[in-house]
Amino acid sequence: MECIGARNFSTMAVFTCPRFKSLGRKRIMPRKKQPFWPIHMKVKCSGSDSCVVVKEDFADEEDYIKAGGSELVFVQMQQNKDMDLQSKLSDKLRQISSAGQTILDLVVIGCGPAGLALAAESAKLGLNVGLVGPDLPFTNNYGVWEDEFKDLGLQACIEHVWSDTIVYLDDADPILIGRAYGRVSRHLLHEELLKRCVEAGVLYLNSKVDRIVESTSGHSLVECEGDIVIPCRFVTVASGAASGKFLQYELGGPRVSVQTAYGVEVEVDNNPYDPSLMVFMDYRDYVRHDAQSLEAKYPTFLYAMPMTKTRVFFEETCLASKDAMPFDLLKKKLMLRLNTLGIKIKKIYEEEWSYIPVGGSLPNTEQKTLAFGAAASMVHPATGYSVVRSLSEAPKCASVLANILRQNHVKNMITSSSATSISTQAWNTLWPQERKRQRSFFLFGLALILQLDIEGIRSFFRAFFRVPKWMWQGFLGSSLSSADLMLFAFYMFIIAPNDMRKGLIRHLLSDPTGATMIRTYLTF
Ligand SMILES: CC(C)=CCC/C(C)=C/C=C/C(C)=C/C=C/C(C)=C/C=C/C=C(C)/C=C/C=C(C)/C=C/C=C(\C)CCC=C(C)C
Repeated sequence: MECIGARNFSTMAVFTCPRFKSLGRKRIMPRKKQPFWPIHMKVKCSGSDSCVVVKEDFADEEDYIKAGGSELVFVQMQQNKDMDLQSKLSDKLRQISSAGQTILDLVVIGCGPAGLALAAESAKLGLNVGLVGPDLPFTNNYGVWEDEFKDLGLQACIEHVWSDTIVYLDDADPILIGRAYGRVSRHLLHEELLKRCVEAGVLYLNSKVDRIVESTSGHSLVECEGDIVIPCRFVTVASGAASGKFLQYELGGPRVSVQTAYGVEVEVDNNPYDPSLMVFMDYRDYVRHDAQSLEAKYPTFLYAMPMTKTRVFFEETCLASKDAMPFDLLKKKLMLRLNTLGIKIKKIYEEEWSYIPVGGSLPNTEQKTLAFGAAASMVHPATGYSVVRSLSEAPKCASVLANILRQNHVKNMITSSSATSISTQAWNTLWPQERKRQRSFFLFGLALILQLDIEGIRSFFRAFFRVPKWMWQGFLGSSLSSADLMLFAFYMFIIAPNDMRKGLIRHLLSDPTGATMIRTYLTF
């Protein structure tokens, strides 16, 4: 084995070996406490982009370590077993193919939050929905603004709430944000979304999709491993940013940048953070003597969730960089920071590696296959957040699909030209011109952030959090209209110090994302 990589299905990332040699994920759950069956998987990578997952079962962690396991092992728990009750798609398909009849309305590829939410919402509206993807648990520790998650009816999935959130930019006054933040229980969220799928009658197939092809009758054929072929009217790819194989993206768009983070949930002594406050960003200087070299290329901040005075989730985060910040450097920065703060780690509960592509092109909206979630470029380019947007847009997207299918529905018959035109209608709902304008603004903001050094970032966020609360909240939640975003830009300009003002204008006039934004704003 040359090196190790891992495919992390729910962070939308494919880790490839040359850069991420030390990547791994380790999460051990006691069998009794969790409704999961632990399965330990070795992920071997031959040095190319394609990683081979070798599954090996061990009785427990000790057994696995004896067998030569290391931190390079990727541990997965297989979901118990709600979806298995629903795993009738292949059986049904066999019946269907022998009877030569039923064609599903929609097949959703991908079992992350976006895929599950879209499948459930579409089935609720009476569509005949199939869901295909590996049956894996969620692995991310999602953080959300409590009010946004409440609005989605998902409050019960939040395992910890902080009544306020704090930002430290330097040693002077910290900024209290005045908004409650929550940590989502990845297990509860997964179970809730699975439950919604089951209740709505989503048919599930635990498999990997090889290809999507168009049949001569205008239907799509989803070809899965094991020679299973699922005919359907619509296919939506929701398998994260690594879905390129099934989708085409616009040519000539901005380069993809990357948000990277390394986190640990730990038991500590000397935690200086108040357990009632979530630390959204701590950009303070932590290694006063040695900061330059590390900070110059990758300014990072600490994101901290103090669960109690002694149990804390710390995550060193690089908001965005052109090239991914190496994970060993992130880890080193985190350890240096904790050390400087006098925090002593007594026990590590779990570690997290997060790699989120941000920015990049939109999907080509003329293709017949649809996309949703990160696959549809729905990750906020300037923050890396996506889960709330996917969950909140799932009902709208489902209702558009249902309406289009109802209007065009002639049972089991669809022509290829009508198939393409109904996909265009669906794409236009997902990416109307207004959304494209907002995104062009976010891409402009992302390009700006990429240019800033640590001092620039501090003064930028000082201005950002001084704009009216509805503006920065709306900016982070993707809920400002394109006109509101212009107002927000002028507001930032007015309150910014002079050198930042100059920087904003220079960026607007010289960066290609400035010209693209102006062009997109002027297109109706
Ligand atoms: C696991 C997972 C999933 C994950 C993990 C990772 C993490 C931890 C993450 C975190 C993150 C965070 C915290 C984030 C945050 C973010 C933020 C806050 C952001 C913000 C941003 C902002 C911006 C971009 C802004 C922008 C602005 C602008 C662009 C402005 C402009 C202005 C102008 C141009 C002016 C004009 C005027 C005249 C012409 C007069």
